[in-house]
Amino acid sequence: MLRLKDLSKVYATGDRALTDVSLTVEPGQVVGLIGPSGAGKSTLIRCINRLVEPTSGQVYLGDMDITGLSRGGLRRARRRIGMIFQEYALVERLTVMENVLSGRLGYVGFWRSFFRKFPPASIENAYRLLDRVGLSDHVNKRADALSGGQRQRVGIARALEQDPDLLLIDEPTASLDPKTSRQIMRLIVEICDERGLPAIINIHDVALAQQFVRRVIGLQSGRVVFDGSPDELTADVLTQIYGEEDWSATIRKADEDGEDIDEDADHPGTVPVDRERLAGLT
Ligand SMILES: Nc1ncnc2c1ncn2[C@@H]1O[C@H](COP(=O)(O)OP(=O)(O)OP(=O)(O)O)[C@@H](O)[C@H]1O
Repeated sequence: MLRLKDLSKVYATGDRALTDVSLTVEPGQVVGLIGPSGAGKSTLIRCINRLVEPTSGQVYLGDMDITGLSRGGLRRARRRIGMIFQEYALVERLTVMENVLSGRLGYVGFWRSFFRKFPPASIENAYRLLDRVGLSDHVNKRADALSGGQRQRVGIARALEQDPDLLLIDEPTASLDPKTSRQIMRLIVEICDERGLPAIINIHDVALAQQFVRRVIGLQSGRVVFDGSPDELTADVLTQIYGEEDWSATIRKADEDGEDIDEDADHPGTVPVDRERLAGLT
């Protein structure tokens, strides 16, 4: 379980990015973090593993206070926090398998990692994960020979190879087409459900978030202004988060992408979008 208590961040420039953010993410729960550009979404995600140092407040992962850890303790804690990125952050010249195994680098000693000698159990686990994300046939391909969707699947498998207690996911579908985006979101939600993994996904695409996650948190100027189910994202709430103009554009996009929404409706990890309600809001 992840718990944030009164988390605030003021950058050295004086920019206040987060103000008193408190929230809890339960095991297996995937939270869609939405909000306009500059709302503080990336800052929030990066404060959790202290890539950005919070100015005040606490981050607890289970019983561990991440904000109170020394440098060594933080390095160990970060092993248990998987990150998935918009641009995948793969090593292009390495194979799919090598990229997945790089998720173990925080665990193996220097020489083992230098020679990329991984324990057999890690390799077996990587095969299992590649099978789970649908890449069994691509194990020995170089990362630069993969499509965007396949690269993101490698990114997911690499994060899982860390055996994480938490996933932090930054715009995982921003570089993908709508159909691939849905496949990736579905995969993430299913995997978190299977493994009881809490996750926060920074996501610009509100319709996509509504379709796949059961809880949405809306940030506005560094404050949580909405925390609820996708069904509760009314016109007023969306306007409060985004302002009229940005919000309208988001809803139109949802309608354009709506064609095969129904094919996902029966899927256990998905939340069907109420298309009538969305249409009524434009
Ligand atoms: N390194 C930094 N130094 C100073 N100010 C920063 C820094 N990073 C972010 N900010 C400021 O903090 C605020 C929140 O930015 P942040 O990138 O977290 O928002 P965001 O919601 O992720 O935006 P986007 O959706 O565009 O990525 C903004 O006002 C931004 O200008």
